[in-house]
Amino acid sequence: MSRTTTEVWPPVPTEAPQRHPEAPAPGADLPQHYAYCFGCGDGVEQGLHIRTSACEGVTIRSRFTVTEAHQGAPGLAHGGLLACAFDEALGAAVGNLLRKPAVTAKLETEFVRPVPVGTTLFIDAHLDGVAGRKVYVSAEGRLDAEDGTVAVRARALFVQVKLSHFLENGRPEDLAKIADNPELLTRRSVELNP
Ligand SMILES: CCCCCCCCCCCC(=O)SCCNC(=O)CCNC(=O)[C@H](O)C(C)(C)COP(=O)(O)OP(=O)(O)OC[C@H]1O[C@@H](n2cnc3c(N)ncnc32)[C@H](O)[C@@H]1OP(=O)(O)O
Repeated sequence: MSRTTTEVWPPVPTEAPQRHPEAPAPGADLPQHYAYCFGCGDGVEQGLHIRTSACEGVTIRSRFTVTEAHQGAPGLAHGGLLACAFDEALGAAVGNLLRKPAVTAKLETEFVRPVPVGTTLFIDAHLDGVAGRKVYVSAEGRLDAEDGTVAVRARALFVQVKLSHFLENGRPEDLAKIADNPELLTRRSVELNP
């Protein structure tokens, strides 16, 4: 069986994504979006602590260093955590460049090379197309350098949602913590009603 993904991507006709005029400037470091996010939050000791910056156009770059807490096989990153890292990077591209809240509807990962503990993955995520509320986005993760060997590829469908998605579905005690301490969320505003 061929390892090459052959399906057309995006799988439906799309419009070119438009970088929001108030999207972070190219080169800007992006803040964690939520202190208790497993992907980027400083409040999660064994989390991924992904750091992301904006690039030109509709691309962002994330960096994720694999620690002992992220192992699957001895000394190697767990594939599920790598998928989490890509979910975070892809979501950050959607949220920061389009500035509309969205959630992952579908996520595909392709694991090309093992990723040892201690590796820093350089993940470039790119918006590929928009069709109504649907946003198609893809990413590549390279070993230890911007031009390193590709180890993981991913692509995803995100669906834009209203703020009520989070308010109606989130655990009440966690929403209450946000109400008590809004600093837990990034203060960068997004347009909340697609
Ligand atoms: C600064 C900020 C930084 C922000 C930085 C943020 C980084 C966060 C990164 C982590 C992100 C996450 O993990 S988010 C958490 C994981 N994801 C979730 O919990 C989502 C759970 N799923 C849902 O809540 C729902 O299924 C939704 C919202 C995705 C869709 O439900 P809906 O709103 O009722 O809409 P629905 O009509 O079903 O779907 C809308 C369109 O999408 C299509 N669609 C929906 N799901 C799929 C699918 N799996 N595969 C194909 N297509 C799909 C439908 O066919 C439809 O197409 P058409 O008829 O329009 O053609």
